[in-house]
Amino acid sequence: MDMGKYSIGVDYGTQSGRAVLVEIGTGREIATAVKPYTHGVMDEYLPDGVTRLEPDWALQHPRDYLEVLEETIPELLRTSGVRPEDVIGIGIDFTSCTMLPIRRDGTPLCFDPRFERHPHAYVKLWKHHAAQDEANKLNEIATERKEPFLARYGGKISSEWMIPKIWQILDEAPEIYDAADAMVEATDWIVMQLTGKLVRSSCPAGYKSIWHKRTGYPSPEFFKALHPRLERIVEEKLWGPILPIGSKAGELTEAMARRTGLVPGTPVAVGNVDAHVSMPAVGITEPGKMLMIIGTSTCHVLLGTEERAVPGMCGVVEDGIIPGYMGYEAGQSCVGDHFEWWIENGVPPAYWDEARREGIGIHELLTRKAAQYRPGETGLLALDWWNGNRSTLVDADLTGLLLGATLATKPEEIYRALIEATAYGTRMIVETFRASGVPVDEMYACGGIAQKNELMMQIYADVLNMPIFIGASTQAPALGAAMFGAVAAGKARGGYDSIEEAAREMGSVREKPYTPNPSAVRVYDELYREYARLYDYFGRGENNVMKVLKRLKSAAVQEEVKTC
Ligand SMILES: Nc1ncnc2c1ncn2[C@@H]1O[C@H](COP(=O)(O)OP(=O)(O)O)[C@@H](O)[C@H]1O
Ligand SMILES: O=C(CO)[C@H](O)[C@H](O)COP(=O)(O)O
Repeated sequence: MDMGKYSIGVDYGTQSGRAVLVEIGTGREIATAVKPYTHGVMDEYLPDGVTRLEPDWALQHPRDYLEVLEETIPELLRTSGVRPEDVIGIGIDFTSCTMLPIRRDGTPLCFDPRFERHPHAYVKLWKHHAAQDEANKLNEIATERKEPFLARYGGKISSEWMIPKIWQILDEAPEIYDAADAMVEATDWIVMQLTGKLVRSSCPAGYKSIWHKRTGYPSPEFFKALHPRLERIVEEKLWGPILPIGSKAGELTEAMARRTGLVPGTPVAVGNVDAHVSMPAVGITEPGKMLMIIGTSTCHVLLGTEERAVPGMCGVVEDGIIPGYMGYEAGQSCVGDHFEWWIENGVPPAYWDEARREGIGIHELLTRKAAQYRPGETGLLALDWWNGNRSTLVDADLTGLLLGATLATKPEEIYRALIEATAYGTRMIVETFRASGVPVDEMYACGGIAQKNELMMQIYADVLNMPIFIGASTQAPALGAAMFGAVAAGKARGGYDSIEEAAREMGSVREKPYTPNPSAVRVYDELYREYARLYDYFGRGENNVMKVLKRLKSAAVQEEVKTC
């Protein structure tokens, strides 16, 4: 191995972009840079501050993504002192399905002054849930037509994904649909900015756009049954070559080299998705090992040898994670967001003052207080659906529930109950995979929270009754992206010829896992049974009260938007 060569990975999360410069051969992270998005997540107003967004919208500004490249990459080079010519490859990963309408040359429609006040011209972030009506109709039609693809997506297509999002644009803003020459995943858009050409990645195409390696997209007849104007959606809006992950998308253009400080011609990997790209970063390249990528939300990824239908999974895609295997994905739509909601809306000023006095963050304070309780001691049980349910019910209209609160309930008890709820949600996913014949033998975790919150990881070990291994890197997705950058460069340039080779040398986990505590396991078993009962009652029942509440809320907000 030629030492002294490096690769850069850029991980586009929900709130910020994070870049790492990694040493090939060891995976050592030489430098890290973070750029919070200037516009953050736009869920109430457009950047003009007056154009109001309806409930369940979540947009982003594509200019923020370019700022990430322009600020973090020069910072990596500056702080590390690494010479640009020693950076042999770049890889990108993104949250997904995060998508945008663009012109043929890649210009986002929201850059056009005619559309800058048009919400549908912006990036729809993965957690934009306002296409639920379209997702519901799509699922009904696909079920009626017995579309074979449904089984690969756990029986339902999520409102978070590409086709419902495109259909929402067509339904609500046909002028934007018409003006768009293409609809692209943000990961493919950034790669297009770097290389100057549109190459779609097989990973988001497979998981989020209903594309299959052997059979391609669903038929024009299916799309026509959704809406006559969608019949030619593939040729009109989803065109472009689809390349497998692990291949090279192209090379850095002169213009982007100037903006980043790198060398023109540096190989750029086909774009990836934040969850999937993390697997090799913790060294997993074989079946049976489920990885949780815990952040704003949680994604669960797992390799298998056969294509099995798992109810409510996000998807199974051949070669979707590691070439040669079936890659399974499931997820929870809010995890970190769940805790953040509570911190921002429920934690009283005295707690914030205490955290300041102690010189620690509010998460740390609540975690420290919550750790004083035994399993079951709070008397609380929650459903983790504050941002809908992604797996196994696949329903963005479901909402949160907290049971057992009294006048004596403290903020840290609720914080603990929310953590426990996310652990039960994960157990539901694990049990569903097992019941469907997909083995889950070992559990791994990575992402910011897995690194920071020991109480949470211990609760997960106790609820799942399995050891939890933690990825060694604090930036697993960015490390994974950098590894794919090294594979795009290839052995001849000092990189690797396969992601397995890269994973062997550059991926790793911490030495000590969190191990289950038998007395906690017993209590959590009982609590989980109650969670599962609530899950069925509120998640699967007819005339669901959560749906009634949602309908009344939407009607009231729409009335208000109209009168604004
Ligand atoms: N110590 C902590 N314990 C639990 N959650 C935390 C902690 N610190 C931050 N969070 C939550 O983590 C989320 C951010 O996760 P992170 O992995 O940094 O980002 P992203 O989702 O953008 O990849 C936020 O929702 C925040 O509320
Ligand atoms: O669905 C996804 C991957 O398939 C999203 O990218 C993910 O849920 C959002 O990631 P994060 O919570 O880390 O911002």
